[in-house]
Amino acid sequence: MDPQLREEHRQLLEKNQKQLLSYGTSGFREESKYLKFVGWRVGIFIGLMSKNTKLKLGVMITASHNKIIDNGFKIVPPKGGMLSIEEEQNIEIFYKSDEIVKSETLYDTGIVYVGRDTRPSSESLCQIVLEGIKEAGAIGINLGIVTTPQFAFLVYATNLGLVNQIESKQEFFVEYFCDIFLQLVKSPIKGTLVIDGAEGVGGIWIKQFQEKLATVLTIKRINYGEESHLLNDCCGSEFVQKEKKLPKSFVYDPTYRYASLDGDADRLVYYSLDQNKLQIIEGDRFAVLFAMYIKQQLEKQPGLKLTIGIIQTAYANSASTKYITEQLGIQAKYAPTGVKYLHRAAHEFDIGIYFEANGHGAVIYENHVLQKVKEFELFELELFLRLSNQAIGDAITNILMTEFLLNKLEMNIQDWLLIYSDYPALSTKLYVKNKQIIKTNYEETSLIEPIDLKLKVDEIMSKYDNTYRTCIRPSGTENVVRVHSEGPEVEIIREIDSRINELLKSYMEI
Ligand SMILES: CC(=O)N[C@H]1[C@@H](OP(=O)(O)O)O[C@H](CO)[C@@H](O)[C@@H]1O
Repeated sequence: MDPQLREEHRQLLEKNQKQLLSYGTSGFREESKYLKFVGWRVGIFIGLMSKNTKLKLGVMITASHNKIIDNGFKIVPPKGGMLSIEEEQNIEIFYKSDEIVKSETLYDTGIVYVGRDTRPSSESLCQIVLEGIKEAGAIGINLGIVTTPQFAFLVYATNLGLVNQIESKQEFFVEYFCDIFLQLVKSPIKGTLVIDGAEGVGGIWIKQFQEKLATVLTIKRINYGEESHLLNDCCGSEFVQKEKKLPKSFVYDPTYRYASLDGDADRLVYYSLDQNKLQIIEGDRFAVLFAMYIKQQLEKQPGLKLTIGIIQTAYANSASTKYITEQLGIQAKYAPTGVKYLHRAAHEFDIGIYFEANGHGAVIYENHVLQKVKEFELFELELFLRLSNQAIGDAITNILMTEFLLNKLEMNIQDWLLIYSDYPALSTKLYVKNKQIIKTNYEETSLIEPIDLKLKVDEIMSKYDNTYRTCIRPSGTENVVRVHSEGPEVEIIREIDSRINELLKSYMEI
């Protein structure tokens, strides 16, 4: 199978003038027709990895917020989180190389779980990955249709021994987090939470949370996957956050709170409609809300010394960073786009809170934290921390943490929006053929190459004072260059955005 698939892949790439794929922002991601061979190699690689470590690993098949024709592979290590940089490089080298399956591995067998989203291509790609795993002599176990964070949590939980035979216990994820939520929230939360499921897998799994939490939280589902061919189409968090529009099936009611998930339920935004104005709660505000509460709880026990840090990206609104550092007195750090970078950076703190502006994030903590928090009798904080999916940023568990906090702090969405005021910002994207020529600094806040393009960008920006900023970077998930501009005046930001886009159009191959 390998030589035949490899040749097919080579010809397909050649015909469409594409290069070999790389393990990007969140794994391999491309139009699904390019992914058969990649899936096969990923299966073999992960199969071998599990046979060399005796740990259970995972491959999630999803392209999250991307178009329905795209798909991808996200590798889930034994404890959730991300592969190391070295492992990422190795998997990329393995996919590109002619290396055949090595028969000698440290152990005779290994186990790899495979999960998938609702895309039409996901099922056949799942079969290909399973065949690759078998080729490596490992056991592939199909977990079926699950959200990415649910999948990562199940892999993590089974490696920790919290649950066995996860192939028939996908709902362990629901039970585990509902149980904690019901310990935290004893009486009904006012109002109704409307959850837009992006017509994807999150919308399907939310049903179980809706049923299990019915006594304390009223959930209404919209775009919950009945029209799966419309995945991410005019709905979901990416649509709401990037297009700044309400999702389809939106119905206004002043007593409702609104939340949108993305296609594989790892991102979350909340929003409100106030006098016909859509106001969006992006990732930065979740970080602020969670940090405020954690800090407030820790202050009850001055003897308890734990470090807290917040990790953001160049897309974070500068007003949030200012609030975090100046008002909350918490350290804020920038990492490159992609939760793999944020998740790693968050481990530098005892409690690390990371969020991308698009609503992908988590509160993660080191092993000793729960024990310490218990010793100091901060039982509510302990439950709150346990509510955060430790395997990966999770839209559904982040909803539970948010609902608990808004209720406890007696805050509504307007109160949350009033904590600080965002600077106006604008994000656009330009489809290009050669995004790789763009290089930025590590934090992705400034362009480094091509030098002549950088000089032209600097020239444009020199016309504005330094309260304005723009960042230009190649996407890791789409064939686009992203432009993000921020500053005090909306009109000026639009002007900056259009000038930068014009410049890029004249410079790049479109
Ligand atoms: C600006 C933006 O939202 N970028 C997203 C997007 O990455 P890009 O590399 O920008 O395409 O998809 C990633 C995976 O979901 C997500 O981690 C990231 O935040």
